[in-house]
Amino acid sequence: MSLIVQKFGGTSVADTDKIRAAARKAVRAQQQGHQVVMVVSAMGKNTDVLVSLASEMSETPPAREMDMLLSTGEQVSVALVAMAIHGMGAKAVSLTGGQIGIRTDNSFTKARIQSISTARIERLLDEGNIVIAAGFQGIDEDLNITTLGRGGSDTTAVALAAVLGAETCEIYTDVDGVYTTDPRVLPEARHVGVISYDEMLELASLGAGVMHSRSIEFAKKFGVPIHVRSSFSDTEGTMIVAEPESASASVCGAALTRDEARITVLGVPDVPGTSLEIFSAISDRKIAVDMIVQNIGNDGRTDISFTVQHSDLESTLQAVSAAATQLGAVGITHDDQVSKVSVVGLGMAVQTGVAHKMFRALADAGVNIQMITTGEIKISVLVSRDQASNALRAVHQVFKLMDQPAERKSWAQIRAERHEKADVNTLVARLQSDALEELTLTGIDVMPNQARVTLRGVPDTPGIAADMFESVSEAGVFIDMIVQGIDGEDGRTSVSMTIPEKDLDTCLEVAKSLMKRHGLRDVQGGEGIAKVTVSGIGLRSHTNVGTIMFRALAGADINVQMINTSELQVNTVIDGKKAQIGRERLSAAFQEALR
Ligand SMILES: Nc1ncnc2c1ncn2[C@@H]1O[C@H](COP(=O)(O)OP(=O)(O)O)[C@@H](O)[C@H]1O
Ligand SMILES: N[C@@H](CC(=O)OP(=O)(O)O)C(=O)O
Repeated sequence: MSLIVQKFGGTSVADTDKIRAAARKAVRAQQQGHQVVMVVSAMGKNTDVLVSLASEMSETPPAREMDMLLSTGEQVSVALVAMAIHGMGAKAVSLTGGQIGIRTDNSFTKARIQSISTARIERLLDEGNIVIAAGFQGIDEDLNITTLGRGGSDTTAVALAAVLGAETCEIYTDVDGVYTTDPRVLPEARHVGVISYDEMLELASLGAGVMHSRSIEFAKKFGVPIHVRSSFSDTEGTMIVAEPESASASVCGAALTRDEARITVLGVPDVPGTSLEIFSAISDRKIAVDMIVQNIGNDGRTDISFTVQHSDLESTLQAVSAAATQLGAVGITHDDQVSKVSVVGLGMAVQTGVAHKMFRALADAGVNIQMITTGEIKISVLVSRDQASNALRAVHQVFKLMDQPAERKSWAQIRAERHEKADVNTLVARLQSDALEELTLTGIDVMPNQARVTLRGVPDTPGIAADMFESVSEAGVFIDMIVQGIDGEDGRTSVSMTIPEKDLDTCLEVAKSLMKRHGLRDVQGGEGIAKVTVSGIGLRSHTNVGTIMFRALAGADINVQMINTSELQVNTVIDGKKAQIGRERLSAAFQEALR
């Protein structure tokens, strides 16, 4: 008999009528011959209510007590759902995370799942029950209640689907699927039929709140098909699977993280180990850092900028100020009025011109770009918060995300094509050997013969980034990594890009003409560098990945010249002569960390 997991978010169980509707969906699925596990979130905005109750009691509530409190929201809804199902004449049993045996680590409020025991659920299912699991919670080794972080019920659902070998994990929510961007922010957003794990992982981690990014890590690792669909209708939603909807589209979606904060540590010594000092202090607090930009400085000093979620700003500033003092940094600045706008698409890994198209659209909309970082399948820009919605609209429009891509496949076509290839044995073996939410590495690679070009003292006005990247692309140079960040010296910015070494002279010539045109301070080029890439699943959400990398490289006296991070890859640019030793040190460091 096939098993399905159905997850109902807070909006889908917001009142007793909605709870009955959710219960009906589960009963109907059971009547159709499935075994059904439901995962349910707290009713409506109940978790927010609990959070504000806690803040009335204390400015800094202990994390353990926070989890004790927040887990109660889900306990209310699972009991009510079970009562509703009983009322419909079917059998149901509700279980808390602890009763199911969802073991987590002890990082209260941000716990990670370590193991799930399936015996009790399987027995209850075999006895004809619908099992209703409380989302977003577990227990640690000492039986303390833990929670997985806001939005974590998706992760509970996909994790249960993985360990139970479910046919599909259905995510019932208040939208009828995944859109090209949040339809509440941009009504012209398009409903997509299919999206790949990698694209959804990046979008979710960059602000698409429809899915919890860690749930997609699980789904990708264990090949769980996710069906995101409406609680209020029976229409087909969106399938999140290994394959993309369109093989030819460069961008599949755009995301906005409205509440970001930028921190810049000014004038730190430009020697190996500096980044380690700063980022290990942050990762100790389990804070995810994004958009790391290190500018090449003067007099052996450099400025390091990065972004964190606004809610992590205070804690990050505390962590960073101790590290900055230790390093003898000149100072720390921050801006809490910024937002991050990103575009994501598997196609951009092989197509050129995506970056300058985005920058041109932003310039035409009068949006100033404060920082830029790129990953293999994403480009993010930091903009002032009051320009965030305009920026999102401009990029959505320029990539024509509201229109169907010319070539696209439906889930039915993809499923038919992949049917013969499905290898059940591989999947089962993987389930047995892979740790649940542990970091998974898939490779460490070196790309030699790269060059870096840095343009310094770039005026912080709209349009210059677009002009730069258009000019370099027009000269036929393929740009790989791009970073732009705040320049500590005078509020101007620095832009660095990596290119193939053979194109360095051409790129420098273009850069010099840009220098004249825009009154830049100077242009620097360096050859003989290499990009070292660590690939895997969960690289950004495991906040210690950067620390492991920086420690390994600093230990070999290797200076990190540029870095970018994503859910799928961490790339560092280092001296090419040290690439091999860097690679070896990284392999050893990660082997140690993964043991
Ligand atoms: N790309 C996107 N596609 C669909 N919805 C999105 C997207 N990005 C953000 N959202 C938002 O996610 C919301 C659903 O998530 P959430 O409110 O957490 O639901 P639930 O309570 O069911 O977990 C939608 O109402 C929508 O506004
Ligand atoms: N109730 C928790 C967990 C959750 O995932 O909720 P929802 O499914 O409504 O996003 C929260 O609000 O964070």
